[in-house]
Amino acid sequence: MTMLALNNVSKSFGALTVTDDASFDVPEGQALGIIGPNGAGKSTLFNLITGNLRSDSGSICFQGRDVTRVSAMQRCLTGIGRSFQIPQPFEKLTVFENLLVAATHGRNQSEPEVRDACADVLERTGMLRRANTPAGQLSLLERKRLELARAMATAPKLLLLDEIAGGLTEGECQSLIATIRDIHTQGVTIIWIEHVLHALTSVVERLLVLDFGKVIGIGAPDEIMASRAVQEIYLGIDV
Ligand SMILES: Nc1ncnc2c1ncn2[C@@H]1O[C@H](COP(=O)(O)OP(=O)(O)OP(=O)(O)O)[C@@H](O)[C@H]1O
Repeated sequence: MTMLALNNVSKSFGALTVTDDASFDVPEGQALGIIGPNGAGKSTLFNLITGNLRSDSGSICFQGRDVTRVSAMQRCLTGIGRSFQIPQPFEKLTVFENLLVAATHGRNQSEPEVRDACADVLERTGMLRRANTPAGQLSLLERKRLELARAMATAPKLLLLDEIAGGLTEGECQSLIATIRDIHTQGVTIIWIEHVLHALTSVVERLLVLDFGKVIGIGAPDEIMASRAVQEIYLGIDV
């Protein structure tokens, strides 16, 4: 089954076309990586998928249903979860309380109904021992894990990760990769924007390249990384 399908989606901010006739599918259970230079339109693409932005034209289907005009809240309730490039947890709330907020709003359920699920998410994201720590006291890696956990607390079928590995040391990055790989292995479909390429290619089955809002390649990671388009445009190498 196709989890997500974009058909000829475009978005402009004034004269600047940031998403240019984008079309691609993500099958259920797949992990797709998105790469591209700064300003290529990667986060905008996420905002269009989540409903934080409305497209100017084209359609977006989630599990076979056209969600192009559906609100961000409704898209979250139907199973599209995301992390943000800059984590903004409730700093004074504990890790567990942050998850309760995400889960009650993201699932439209009461606190008692989501408590067990939140405890499960703490475990799956490696944050169990930090459950009672205020978010403002976490290390960078733990903030990234909390961002992942807040997205997971909404029970996503499709998880969008926006540069979640940025700024981590190599060891921290490897431990986060292991967590994301586990989540993927447990059946969550993932789209992951990342500049840390080795992190991406160690998890995803397909890579999509964006440049000036256009999808200029999609395919197996080794084919995409070896392609002329990526070497010229993304890596800036003359070939
Ligand atoms: N709300 C907005 N209004 C006007 N321009 C915007 C808006 N959001 C994004 N842009 C512009 O759209 C372009 C694409 O931005 P976007 O954040 O999607 O790129 P990106 O590929 O995610 O970049 P990065 O890798 O640096 O995070 C940029 O030129 C940006 O300045």
